[in-house]
Amino acid sequence: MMSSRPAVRVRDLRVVRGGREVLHGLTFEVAPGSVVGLLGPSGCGKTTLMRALVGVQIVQDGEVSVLGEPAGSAGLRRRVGYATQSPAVYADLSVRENLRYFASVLGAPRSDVDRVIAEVGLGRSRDQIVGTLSGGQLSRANLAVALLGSPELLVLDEPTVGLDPVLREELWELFRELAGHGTTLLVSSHVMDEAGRTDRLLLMREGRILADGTPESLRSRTGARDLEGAFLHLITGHAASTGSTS
Ligand SMILES: Nc1ncnc2c1ncn2[C@@H]1O[C@H](COP(=O)(O)OP(=O)(O)OP(=O)(O)O)[C@@H](O)[C@H]1O
Repeated sequence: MMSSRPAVRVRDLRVVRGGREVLHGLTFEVAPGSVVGLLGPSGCGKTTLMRALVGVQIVQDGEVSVLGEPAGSAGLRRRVGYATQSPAVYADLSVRENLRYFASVLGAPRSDVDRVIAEVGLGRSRDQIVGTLSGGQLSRANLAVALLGSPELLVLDEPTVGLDPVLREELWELFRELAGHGTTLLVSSHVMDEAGRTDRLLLMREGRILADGTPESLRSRTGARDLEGAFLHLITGHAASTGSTS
């Protein structure tokens, strides 16, 4: 039976980076087994929020709990998968050697290695040295590491950057399949057609959540034909109401 406890619970989260407050009191919850898209202009705080969720970001104030535990707790290490924007895999090892290494560090079953390689579509490159992979292959190798151990929460920072439409489609099918089995996914993206595949969107701007809802509700709320139009409407409307020019 699926628990009704939120997979992620954030209350009044404030983060300062480089002497400047970059998250200004975020509050939201994420239901288990949902796919939540995190969107917003460059620098609005998406990565900082993800870092807070996986417990690698010092937070000034507020509460961040993940799967019922404070973010960053030792008990969450194997229950949360995180793929950063810059790949964390070793360039001088093959795809498979990298995954074997990370599987042993995480205590994930050895059988996971071939499973995650297949899930990200790198079967034919499994023995290729990571330093010789294309950009798209490299980001998929990085994603594969996050899938080891079948974590209950996946935090993915722009996992489809540099991928062609066919590969993006395949990865989104994988995300939906994982969510169908109860995994919760928080995925940041700049690509609007991807935003439409989520259950819910959090639109951020300048360290705040500007809008929160299903893709359909954001479209109908703004009267826009597509999500791109809806975001533009929300962002320009916000800028007009706050007098912001950036
Ligand atoms: N290491 C750092 N030191 C100081 N400030 C930082 C640091 N990293 C990020 N920032 C600042 O924090 C703010 C939020 O950055 P963040 O990387 O979270 O944004 P983002 O929405 O993920 O951007 P992008 O879409 O470009 O990845 C920005 O103003 C950025 O300049």
